[in-house]
Amino acid sequence: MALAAAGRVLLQAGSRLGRREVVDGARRFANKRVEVEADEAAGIAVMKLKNPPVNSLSLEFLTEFLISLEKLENNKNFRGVILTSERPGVFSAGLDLMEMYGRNPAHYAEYWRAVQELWLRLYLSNMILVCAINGTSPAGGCLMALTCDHRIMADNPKYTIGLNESQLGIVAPFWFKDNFVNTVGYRTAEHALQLGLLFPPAEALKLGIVDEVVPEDQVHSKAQSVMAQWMAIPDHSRQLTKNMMRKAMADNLIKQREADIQNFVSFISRDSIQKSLHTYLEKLKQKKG
Ligand SMILES: CC/C=C\CC/C=C/CC(=O)SCCNC(=O)CCNC(=O)[C@H](O)C(C)(C)COP(=O)(O)OP(=O)(O)OC[C@H]1O[C@@H](n2cnc3c(N)ncnc32)[C@H](O)[C@@H]1OP(=O)(O)O
Repeated sequence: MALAAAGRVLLQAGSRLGRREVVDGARRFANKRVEVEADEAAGIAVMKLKNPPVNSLSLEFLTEFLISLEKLENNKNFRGVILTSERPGVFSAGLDLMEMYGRNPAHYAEYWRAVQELWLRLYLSNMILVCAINGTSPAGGCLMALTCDHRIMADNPKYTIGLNESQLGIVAPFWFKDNFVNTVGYRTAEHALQLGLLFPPAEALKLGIVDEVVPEDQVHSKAQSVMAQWMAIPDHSRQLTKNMMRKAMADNLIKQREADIQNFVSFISRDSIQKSLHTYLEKLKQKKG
């Protein structure tokens, strides 16, 4: 119910957004921060994250992304979505640090609700989600990938993926942790989460964070062929199985959603946490100079 109501609000906002055109038989919805190439005849859409410079998951990005996803979910012709970055090199830098730094509690609450919504919508999607990870993908970027049914990563040792929250002086919330534990197992997760480890493709493959590593120029063709394989499975049996595997974990967040928001707001508002974020942001700046 809560998801449906949130979706209606997003769709109303969405009707004011977006530009459409037809390219090579595929419809393209181009919002500012998300580009969707939607091939209705094939039943597949490619969603490209396009929030320069590093595809951080800002509130505006989350809103546009959720609107685009909702449009696809509402059209029964679409059965599969490939998630990727419009900027090869960075899949997503994760949650937008500027949404969590120097803002007021009402903003933190609004932001966290949108982050929860992103996870719930992707994790519970009835569509087949294939992630074409064509760049680095820390923290929230990794979480987005973890919601997908199949993950393919570009074989470039410069790219890393994982949940590095600990290194920022913040803590991955329980539902990030649960999604990670269900993917890599308890001991690996315990170790990686405490150290905030980021893994290059070969190691991510060994741990099961990604399902395949392929040469960089083959990520998209591989995503298409994997999608074809998943599309051959009858939707009803695949969807019921997905729901059976995922519902309990999603319900766990749904029933504690408000408490999770309050917890985030009080955690992120602490002076010590704001100081840690400040230090981390300074480090990012210094890296440049
Ligand atoms: C109770 C629960 C409490 C809390 C839970 C909160 C959970 C949070 C989960 C998260 O997702 S936290 C975010 C974690 N993300 C990161 O640690 C990534 C940080 N970024 C990088 O490591 C690098 O930027 C990159 C490897 C992704 C890309 O490197 P490069 O291409 O060299 O770009 P720059 O580093 O020069 O960055 C350009 C520009 O973008 C800013 N920026 C980078 N990441 C973020 C971000 N996540 N949010 C906002 N802004 C970001 C960076 O500061 C630069 O800004 P300038 O103004 O200096 O241009």
